Amino acid sequence: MKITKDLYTGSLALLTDFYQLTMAYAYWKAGKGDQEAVFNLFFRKHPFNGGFTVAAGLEYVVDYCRNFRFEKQDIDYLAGMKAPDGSPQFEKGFLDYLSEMRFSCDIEAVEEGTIVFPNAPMLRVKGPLIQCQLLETPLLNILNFQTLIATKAARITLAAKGEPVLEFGLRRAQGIDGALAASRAAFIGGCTSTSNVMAGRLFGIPVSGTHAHSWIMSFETELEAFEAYADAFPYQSVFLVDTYDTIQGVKNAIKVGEKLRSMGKELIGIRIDSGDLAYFSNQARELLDQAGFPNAKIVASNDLDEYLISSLKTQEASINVWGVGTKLVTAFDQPALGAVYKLSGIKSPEGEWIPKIKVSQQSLKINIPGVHNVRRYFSGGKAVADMIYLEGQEVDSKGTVIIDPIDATRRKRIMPAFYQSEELLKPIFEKGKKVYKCPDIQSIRKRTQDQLKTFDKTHKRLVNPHVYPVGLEENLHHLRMDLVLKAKEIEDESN
Ligand SMILES: Nc1ncnc2c1ncn2[C@@H]1O[C@H](COP(=O)(O)OP(=O)(O)OP(=O)(O)O)[C@@H](O)[C@H]1O
Ligand SMILES: O=P(O)(O)OC[C@H]1O[C@H](OP(=O)(O)OP(=O)(O)O)[C@H](O)[C@@H]1O
Ligand SMILES: O=C(O)c1cccnc1
Ligand SMILES: [Mg+2]
Repeated sequence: MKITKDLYTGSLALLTDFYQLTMAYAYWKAGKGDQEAVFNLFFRKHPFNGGFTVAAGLEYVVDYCRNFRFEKQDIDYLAGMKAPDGSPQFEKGFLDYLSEMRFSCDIEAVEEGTIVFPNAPMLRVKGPLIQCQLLETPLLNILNFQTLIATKAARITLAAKGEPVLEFGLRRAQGIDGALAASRAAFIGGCTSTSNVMAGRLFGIPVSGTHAHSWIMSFETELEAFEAYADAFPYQSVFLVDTYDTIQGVKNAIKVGEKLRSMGKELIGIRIDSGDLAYFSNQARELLDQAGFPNAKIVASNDLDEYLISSLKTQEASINVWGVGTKLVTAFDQPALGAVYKLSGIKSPEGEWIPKIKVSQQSLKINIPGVHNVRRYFSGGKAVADMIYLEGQEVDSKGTVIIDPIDATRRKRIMPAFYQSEELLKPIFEKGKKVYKCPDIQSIRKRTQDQLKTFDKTHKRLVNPHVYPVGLEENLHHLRMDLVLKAKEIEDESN
């Protein structure tokens, strides 16, 4: 197989779990394949013990759904699958159904760069049961990862307090596709640029970088190496100063900086990649300032994450630019978001939505039934609460109460007259037709920044953040409780 050619071209319809296909087949056999269903995609806990999550990956979802069809090579593969008795796994009629299937669902979703919270749907799929079911795995695959990395990047860039964060992760990312998706999500979360040139070309992310120790080591002396680099890049000279002796490295950078200045050019900065970054950055700052280079930037890298960046800030390190790789693109301290995709309603033959509930031993895992949306309320430009409500349910001027989906004693009164509001789920596809224009990546990144500003800083702190209120609108809460009690009664009767 030619990885670069075969893996990313052609249909991605088989990028799903086998059980989605077996269920699809069984739905088809049971004559339920085209029955309408509604599924919601949501997560139950913020990643990194944080207080917020940044949604990312929708553009991939849009692309996936637009191209969601079974091509001849997919059907041929499925036709060759055998059941344990040697007979074909799937009947020809089902394979014909798949090859004629055209994406026809409604999709509503939060836009990329939206700040999202546990239990509230990030995306909703309404459509034929078979299509909804087959989409579960790819949608989770896409949104879980990009949302996780965008959130990590937002945490890291918040810790850097507005200073540039350069994403350096490609070499240690989770494979080729993981690296590309991570670079995209990291930029959405707030990184300034990527070192991944292919991500630059594919997504329009700014590309930047310095140079490695190998460059220095290939010369007789460090000074020669800096001079040769300045010669090649007179306007972009950032010298890595720690190959031999960091202090001497800074002095050599200053020498070349003076030479550049005599030619009317400026030293852009230095990079430190080892040792005590607080100590060496402060020493370097002093030397650079004394030598007349107060504007030369100090870039730091080496196993950085949001905690180390915060610590270096507290230590008053003189670092202006942060290079972050491994811990960002691998989401080092939490490798998966854990979003799920759950059925919450099915349409009866009479065209009525029947809300569905899965009763779990853990109340945390009881889903939210029905066809619902999320409304964010604002007061004075600040987000105050998110309300999950049944679509079509009006909230009149008397207001309503929102009730925490896990702990019903936690409630908040909503008085719409005093608040502004926004519906978070936006139409993306209607009956399979795209009705949403994906913004360019710069606008998505800006959206993240703007959205973060609407949340109080107590929700954004890295450790033990204050919990933002998200609740079920009263009527939805009661519907859910009734369904749970009914399901339990049935369970008790049958025991
Ligand atoms: N002032 C500081 N406070 C807290 N952590 C720091 C500070 N300076 C550096 N670190 C971190 O300490 C670790 C030091 O890494 P390590 O022990 O591998 O040494 P190194 O300096 O990278 O060595 P090498 O010369 O082999 O590259 C890194 O994770 C780095 O980010
Ligand atoms: O530490 P990270 O957050 O992953 O950031 C990327 C790291 O990758 C490079 O080191 P590497 O050891 O690969 O090569 P170099 O130091 O020789 O450039 C770079 O110097 C950083 O230390
Ligand atoms: O450009 C850099 O300095 C860079 C790129 C990738 C990894 N580490 C550093
Ligand atoms: Mg290193």
